[in-house]
Amino acid sequence: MVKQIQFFDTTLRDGEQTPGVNFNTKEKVQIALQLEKWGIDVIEAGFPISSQGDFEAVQEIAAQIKHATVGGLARCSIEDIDSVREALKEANHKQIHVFIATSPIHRESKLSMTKAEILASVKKHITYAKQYFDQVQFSPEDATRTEWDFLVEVIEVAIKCGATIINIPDTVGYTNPTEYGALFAYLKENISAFDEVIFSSHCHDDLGMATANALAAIEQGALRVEGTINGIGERAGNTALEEVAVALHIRRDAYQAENQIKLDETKNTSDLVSRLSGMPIPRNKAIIGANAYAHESGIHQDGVLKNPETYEIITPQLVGVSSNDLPLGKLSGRHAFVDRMVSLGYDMSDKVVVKELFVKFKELADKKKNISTTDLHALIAGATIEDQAKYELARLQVQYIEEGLHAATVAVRDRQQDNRILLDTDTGAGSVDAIYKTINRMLKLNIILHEYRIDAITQGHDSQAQVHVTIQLPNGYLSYGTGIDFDVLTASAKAYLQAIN
Ligand SMILES: CC(=O)SCCNC(=O)CCNC(=O)[C@H](O)C(C)(C)COP(=O)(O)OP(=O)(O)OC[C@H]1O[C@@H](n2cnc3c(N)ncnc32)[C@H](O)[C@@H]1OP(=O)(O)O
Ligand SMILES: CC(C)C(=O)C(=O)O
Ligand SMILES: [Mg+2]
Repeated sequence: MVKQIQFFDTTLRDGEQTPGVNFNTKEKVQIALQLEKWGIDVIEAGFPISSQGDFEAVQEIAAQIKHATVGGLARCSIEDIDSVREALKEANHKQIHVFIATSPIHRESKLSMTKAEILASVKKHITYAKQYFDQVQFSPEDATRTEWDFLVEVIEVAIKCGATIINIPDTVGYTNPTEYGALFAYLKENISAFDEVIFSSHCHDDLGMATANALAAIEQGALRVEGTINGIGERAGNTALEEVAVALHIRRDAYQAENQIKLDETKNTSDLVSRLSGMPIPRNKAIIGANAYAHESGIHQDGVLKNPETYEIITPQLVGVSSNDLPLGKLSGRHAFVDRMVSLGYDMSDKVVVKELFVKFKELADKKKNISTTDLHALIAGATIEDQAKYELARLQVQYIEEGLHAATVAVRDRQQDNRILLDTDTGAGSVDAIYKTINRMLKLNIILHEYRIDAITQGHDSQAQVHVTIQLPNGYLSYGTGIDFDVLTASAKAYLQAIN
């Protein structure tokens, strides 16, 4: 049977517990409105007792959100519950979330309470909350480190006093999918009212299992999943809700679970939270990382060009990413290279040209991390320049002598003389001057340099340089040359030789 899963977002409460993250009210409202657009069922807007600012943010969200349920967190404390009541006054749909820790370590070290005192506190505070809220959520904090029989006892008291939603927090990210699934199965087996309330999962990512644990809970009867956008939250963060939403969609064969999330708003939602939280998304993050729909290796690119499903289980458009990406790098293959060059408007029908260009591309990719479109244009420009060359630079060495004096040794291949190597050396006032004087001497030319200009044609520390020169030949004609290389001096020599050619 297909079940309906509710999505509960706590980006504004547990997400804001991320060290260094602090949303103001305007930002919280902006996120809440986007969450509503994403199709969220419940927004935990904050912990109103924690500060006046949080109280006001919850109040504002309650006033602005129309369809989703808005919730606030409260300890087992009358003041906390009253604060949530007050903050949620204007909400169309509301719920309160009351929690208390139940594990031995929290009972003894943090709360200094016995089991009996915990049970009495749950009874008192859930009963009180129920007077004001139809929807009362109860969380036994640190449930996964709590004795299972005591957990059943606490939950039964909460349900008896009016709790309608029981959340099972893996507060410290301690459990694993097998164990968390087994815990839900145990609760189903041992709590007679299990099907009369909604059980919910709330996981943390300390051991990197938050999403897997949430999915295990859904398999074992959880009808609500709690988490945050981009998985932000206390310590290693919470279950990333976008991961659960997409996993439920892509593996609906396995989970048989529906939900209201509008997946094509996922990227927008994630981008907004990343921007306002100041938490950049790692490139390899599942679902929304920049590399999630990028393929750089040749065999994968070839497969994706033939049929994207060879290497993509999620279409980028599903989550609101415009397209996949086939970035070119040193591991790319000929198919992707040709595909990109054709998309840039180059004729790649000549197999010999493609072969030569691809060799040059690999040489370039070995030196550069990212090959940009400009690099590819430069590759074609470089190849065109070299094709027309009579004189081709074979080797270049420049040495600093003293007080600005440089010595250059230049080897030039004469392509019209059986590739004979011409070799010469000279000095100049600066490295470029030394190179140009050496070439003049070698080719017995009297050339005047009119203009010399350098442009960085690609970006980053490994950018290529493009040197333009204008020279005046002995017959008075002006000639222009362009040279492209990672090394400015090599580009300078190439430009000069091209002008001579
Ligand atoms: C697992 C979670 O994510 S729980 C939510 C955690 N989030 C936050 O703590 C963020 C907001 N918190 C705050 O602003 C503050 O901690 C406040 C306003 C809630 C409380 O501040 P203070 O009164 O200064 O107390 P402080 O934070 O130092 O200590 C917490 C107190 O609450 C008690 N407490 C903790 N959880 C609960 C609970 N669920 N029910 C009742 N009391 C609780 C502690 O035992 C401690 O009580 P004590 O003062 O008698 O020792
Ligand atoms: C307040 C509770 C649900 C919580 O965030 C946790 O236990 O992680
Ligand atoms: Mg939490």
